[in-house]
Amino acid sequence: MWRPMRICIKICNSDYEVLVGPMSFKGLPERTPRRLLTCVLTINMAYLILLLSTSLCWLTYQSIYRLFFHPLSHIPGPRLAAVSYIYQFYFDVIKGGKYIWEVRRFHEEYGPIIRINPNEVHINDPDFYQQVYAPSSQRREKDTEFVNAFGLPGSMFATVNADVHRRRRAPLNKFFSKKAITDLQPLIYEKLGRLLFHLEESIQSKKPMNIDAGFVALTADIIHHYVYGYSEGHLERENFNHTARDGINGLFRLCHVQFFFPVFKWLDFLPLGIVKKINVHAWAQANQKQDLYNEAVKAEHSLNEKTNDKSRNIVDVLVNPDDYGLEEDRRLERVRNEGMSIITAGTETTGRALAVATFHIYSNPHVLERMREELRHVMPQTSSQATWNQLEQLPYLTAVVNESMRLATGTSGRFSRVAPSELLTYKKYPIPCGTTISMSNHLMLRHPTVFPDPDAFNPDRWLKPTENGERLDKYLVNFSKGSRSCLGLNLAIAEMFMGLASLIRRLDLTLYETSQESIECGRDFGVPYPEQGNLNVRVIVTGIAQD
Ligand code: HEM
Repeated sequence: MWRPMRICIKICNSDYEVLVGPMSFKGLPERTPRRLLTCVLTINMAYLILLLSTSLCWLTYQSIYRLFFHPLSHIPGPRLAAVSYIYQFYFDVIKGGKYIWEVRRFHEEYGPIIRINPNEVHINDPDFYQQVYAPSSQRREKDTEFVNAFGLPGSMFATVNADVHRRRRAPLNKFFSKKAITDLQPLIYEKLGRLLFHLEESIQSKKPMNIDAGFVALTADIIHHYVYGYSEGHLERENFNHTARDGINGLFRLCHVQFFFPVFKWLDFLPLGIVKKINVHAWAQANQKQDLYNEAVKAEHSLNEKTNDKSRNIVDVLVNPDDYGLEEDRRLERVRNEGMSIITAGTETTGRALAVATFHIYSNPHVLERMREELRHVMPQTSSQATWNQLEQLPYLTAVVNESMRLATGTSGRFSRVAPSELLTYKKYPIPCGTTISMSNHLMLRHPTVFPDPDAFNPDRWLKPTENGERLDKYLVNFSKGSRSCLGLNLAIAEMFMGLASLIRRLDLTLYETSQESIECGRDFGVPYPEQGNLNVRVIVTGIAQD
């Protein structure tokens, strides 16, 4: 028969006494010192030992299996990463979005193919990108745990199965074709006009402006209008309503926590007031979801009123049985999540790329001057508007757009793929069907063999062919490649060309309290974040550029 064990511990300069053992309250000492907290654990020690030893056996068995018998046991990499998620958890959750740098370090140590957790292979070779991110002729699916981390189930982005994904994406493709986006130019210019107007307004006051918030307000107002038929007017609000980004930032900031503990999806079912008390990021996200759910309900109610194709917005298509024949695709939660995924993807990414471009262009006067010289041919006055097509013909502007998108990256996360029925082979390493394979866009776009001096802003690199006569365009993978690549590519590119051309031709500005660190990727939360806080590019608008 055991006696209760008395263990004394010191926490924060206070003494605590813990009694452990198979005891009843009867067995407690009669007198306990006042400052001592007596905690009674009535756990049967035998059960505890049994539990611990079973767990230990299980862990040992699992580690041995993962190291020596798992289908990925031949892939190089650190052993701890092969047997557990500890590395990933520590660097992404505890340290906050830092696993990307460990992965880069592992590549330096173990080579271009590594196993970064028990079930995921990571490759760092730009020439293998198109095999992983392959066209629809080679079936590519997604990793369930990865897509769950973004909390938008049912959206095409989060759809694992390739056939279901194709079915959900097909009706939307026509909205994002080159022709459709060319037709959208009046809307883009109208919103751009609002942005430039407010920037110009600040010339008198010399008030510093958050131009990243301005660009995000621009892209948000455009995409919201395109999906729901009206914009939320972020451009018209104080400081471009930068707090509206809280929902999206919240969604990204939670992605690693969600990967390990996908509990946040349950927050959708709780009243908003309670969610706010639990987690403010989750609340901001839930709040936005609630608004978009109401939009889906409205679209469903007005289904029969919109018979003409021209009057239909994207949300009207999402609830329409002619476009989405299956009821499960028209469920309002799915429509809400699809809307949220398009709004999210269409807002931050392009807004950030425009802000990063502004930082580099205005920090490099020779780049600014060269752009203006070229732009004068198609925009003779500072207020002229050139078409997207005219702007795309300008080689230097194209080079600046490419270089800005390369350095802005877009998505820094490991947006993995799964080849369910194809055995891929990287060099001498076969990768079994069904493996989660990832490649980080951030590492691809800064790969020194393709982009020498990768951190430097150098638009000229896009003007010269490489040694074997190729242009670099095929390595510009910021929109990903293949069947699951970016739906909004044409919209993003049009916004980049039109936005930069209009700003550069029209306004003189200087950067204000904005350094390289404010825009560099320090942390990966699916999209790049600087080491501290959110991306932040501040400027003072000093005047109108000369004609
Ligand atoms: C510079 C701007 C942008 C960048 C760098 C970018 C990047 C990407 C990338 C890398 C993916 C693939 C994600 C994956 O592998 O799962 C993606 C998907 C997606 N993007 Fe973009 N994006 C941009 C702008 C936009 C815009 C303006 C829209 C507006 C519609 C948009 C909508 C989407 C959607 C809906 C998907 C999911 C597509 C699918 O799963 O089939 N993106 N984007």
